[in-house]
Amino acid sequence: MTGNPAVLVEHLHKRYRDNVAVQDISFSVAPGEVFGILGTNGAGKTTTVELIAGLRAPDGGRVRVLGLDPQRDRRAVRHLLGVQLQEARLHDSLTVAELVELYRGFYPDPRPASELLEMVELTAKRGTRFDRLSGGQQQRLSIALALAGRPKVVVLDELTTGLDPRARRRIWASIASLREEAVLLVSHAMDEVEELCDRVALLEAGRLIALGTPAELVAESGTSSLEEAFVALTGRYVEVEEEVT
Ligand SMILES: Nc1ncnc2c1ncn2[C@@H]1O[C@H](COP(=O)(O)OP(=O)(O)OP(=O)(O)O)[C@@H](O)[C@H]1O
Repeated sequence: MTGNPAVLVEHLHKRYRDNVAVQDISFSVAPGEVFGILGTNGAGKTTTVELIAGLRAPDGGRVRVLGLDPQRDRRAVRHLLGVQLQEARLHDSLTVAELVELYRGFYPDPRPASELLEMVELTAKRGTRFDRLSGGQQQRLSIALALAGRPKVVVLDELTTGLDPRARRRIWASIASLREEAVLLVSHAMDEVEELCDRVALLEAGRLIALGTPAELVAESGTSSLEEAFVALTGRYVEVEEEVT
């Protein structure tokens, strides 16, 4: 499988009844790359990563994860992917340690439980049931579980939303230290994207409207920060749309 991009998306389309969520999106992510997916609310970010993870089937176009089709090669792709989705619900009555063991058991060569718990500072909570963890602790656990199987591709949706500043820094350091994994990071936090992402795709109304390094997006928009670039590029697109319609 050498030479395959970690993730390849070509002319992807997805609609929910008459609502088009993803329109003709194409990009590829290299092994080891941290790739940000940005966009306004409802732009199609979660739908895009769900299509990549094989949780939804595309209506058009194709997705490949290390050369495999997430729909057709479901089992193989599951072993290559680690997924942290927004507000993951896990088994309430299991403890942190039990959930970590459960997830490790799904994979042939999992990370050690102690390493996973340390990464997200939950070692002291090993014996605590999931439903007794705070919201931020639950989220940190979902990140550890996404990394349990040494995935080749990690999907992180809203990685550190709701986490305190120290936990955010800690998680950022863990993500930055990943070397083999390609990371798809959906985020609204521009500081996080600037810190972690090699390249960024900017989506608006289901379309890819900009793609490049954070510095390239800033330069393209003629602004001085990624936040300003986001507002300018998405705003510009909306104005063009309004003129056309
Ligand atoms: N299960 C669904 N059924 C119908 N429409 C959906 C469904 N999921 C998403 N949509 C619609 O598809 C579009 C894209 O949604 P998506 O969740 O991918 O956006 P997003 O960019 O992740 O947004 P946010 O930043 O708010 O999380 C939206 O218009 C949304 O209303």
